[in-house]
Amino acid sequence: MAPKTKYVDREIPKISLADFDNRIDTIVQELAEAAEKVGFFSLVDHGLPADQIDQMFANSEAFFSLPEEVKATVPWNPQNVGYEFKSQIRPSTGAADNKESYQLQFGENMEGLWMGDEHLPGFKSTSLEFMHEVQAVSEKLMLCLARGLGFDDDYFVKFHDASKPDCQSTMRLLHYFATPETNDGQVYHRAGAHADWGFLTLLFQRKGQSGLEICPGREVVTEFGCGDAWTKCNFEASTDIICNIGDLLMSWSDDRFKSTFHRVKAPSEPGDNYEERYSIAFFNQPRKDALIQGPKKKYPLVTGGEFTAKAMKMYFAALQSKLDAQTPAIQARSASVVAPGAAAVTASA
Ligand SMILES: O=C(O)CCC(=O)C(=O)O
Ligand SMILES: [Fe+2]
Repeated sequence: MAPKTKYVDREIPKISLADFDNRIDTIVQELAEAAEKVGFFSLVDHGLPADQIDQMFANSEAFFSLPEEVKATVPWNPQNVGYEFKSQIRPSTGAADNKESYQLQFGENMEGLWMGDEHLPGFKSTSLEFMHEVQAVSEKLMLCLARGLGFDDDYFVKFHDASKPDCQSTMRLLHYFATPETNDGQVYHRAGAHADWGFLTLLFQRKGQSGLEICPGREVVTEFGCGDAWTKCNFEASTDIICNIGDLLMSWSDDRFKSTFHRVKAPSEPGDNYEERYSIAFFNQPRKDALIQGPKKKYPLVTGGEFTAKAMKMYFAALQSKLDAQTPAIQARSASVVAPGAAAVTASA
């Protein structure tokens, strides 16, 4: 029996982008406060229409319903694109998430990895259209976050330019499998506890498919410490976008904005969602030549490429130490493990 989860109520701020140009000073303030205190916020009035979000979810479900051998024609690779099936192991759990996912980018890394129209008519064009819409919302947030930190308005936007071929921002379509409600002795991890290593994540979920939980309490980006009390990340409508600060922005803000641990809970207690869950995460990640350093220069200057390589190295080191502590059979699987995508790690959770 899994131990009972300790929950605390925390408010996840709701931020409206309505009347953006006139309300920008208020939005900057609200965003900065949410980023400092919780690292998560729910975005409303962002202009992305419900039917376009529904259409992208329908697209995602259609992709995951394709035969395995068709999905296998667009396999995941270390550029962090493509399809994986039950192969992402989080250092916090040492076991694969019970899910499948398909990662999409704007640029050159997608060569040969788009699912073709012969299998899924319009998939590529609909996905790209949606990604550009989410990018536009992200750019509004980037402008506000830059102002909040005292940078020029275009400071973050230029380092995440989706029209450049080396853009690394990634949209991940996720499908978590239904979990047996009777205890068969196995833990069915969905997304084990982690922090995202990118800049800013925008997450779309479906009403009734709950499971996202957060665990604030991290003080510095170089450490994984967080508390043990979780908060359910509830949302009101399928149009709400749950946003969270990633490690990159935590470091870029000299630890002022917090990259918070979160998970999609492995269902184990009454009230948990055992049904399948679809979600869509959009990870804003810097171009490789972005120059990253906070206004107070707390951490040395690094490029976007170096930051990502370092995050991967930390991930694999934490994963290896978790696997070393497990049985030889599990250690053997580490050789073929999928890299974290945009998800950094926790040694403590
Ligand atoms: O599926 C979700 O709701 C969250 C996924 C997530 O946190 C991640 O992929 O980094
Ligand atoms: Fe995440």
